[in-house]
Amino acid sequence: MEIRILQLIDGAKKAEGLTVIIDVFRAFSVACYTFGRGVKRHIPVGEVNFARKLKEENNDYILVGERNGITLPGFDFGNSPTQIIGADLSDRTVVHTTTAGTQGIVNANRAEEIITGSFVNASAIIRYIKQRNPKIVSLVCMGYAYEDEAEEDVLCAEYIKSALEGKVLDHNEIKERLRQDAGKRFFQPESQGWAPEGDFDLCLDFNRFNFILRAEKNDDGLFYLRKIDI
Ligand SMILES: O=C(O)[C@H](CS(=O)(=O)O)OP(=O)(O)O
Repeated sequence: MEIRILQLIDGAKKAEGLTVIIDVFRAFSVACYTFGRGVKRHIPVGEVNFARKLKEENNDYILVGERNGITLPGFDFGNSPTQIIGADLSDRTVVHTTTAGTQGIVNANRAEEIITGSFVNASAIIRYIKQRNPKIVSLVCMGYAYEDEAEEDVLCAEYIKSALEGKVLDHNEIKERLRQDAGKRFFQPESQGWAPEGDFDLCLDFNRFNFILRAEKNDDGLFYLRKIDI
């Protein structure tokens, strides 16, 4: 098995084989939490206007998303697990658009198969990759604002790669490292409305979920995330 670590949108476009689009803070942690809250369908989209159009056509859809971290006007929820964990999403359809994470899914055109990547379901991802045993695994780190590499996504890629190679990295070490650096933004008073402190712990609740999320393109041209218990 050849394991490649790629970066940002360019990396998503180059990804081949079984492709894991990683966004720890916060898109694909949030996606797992929506399934934890009973969502029926989760549609990741690139464009904000397109998300709004889907809502116009389907009044019962729930809009989740942000740009540059900040909740979009008119959206039901921000890209925040703290907000999602208190929501009842039973049998609802969520449309999710984010600055970095969801862009990776819609740009991974060369991937054989796309799954999402985060620490909250990392063990399930590792088990799934082992089961599938593909020739190529692409681990794509979507980064900060999809312009700069993000420490949390790189650590998640290294965590998955190391585990596939037989070595489990220490959860507490990763968490403390992120608390001192990339995760500091969740502890700033001015960002509590859209990136609250609770998001840090919820995004770093290792292996809380025993499923992977597979992005499958439907006949209508949209991607849907399908939950597969592993
Ligand atoms: O909502 C987030 O935390 C980020 C904002 S940004 O990309 O870092 O500007 O979005 P995401 O797409 O989840 O990385």
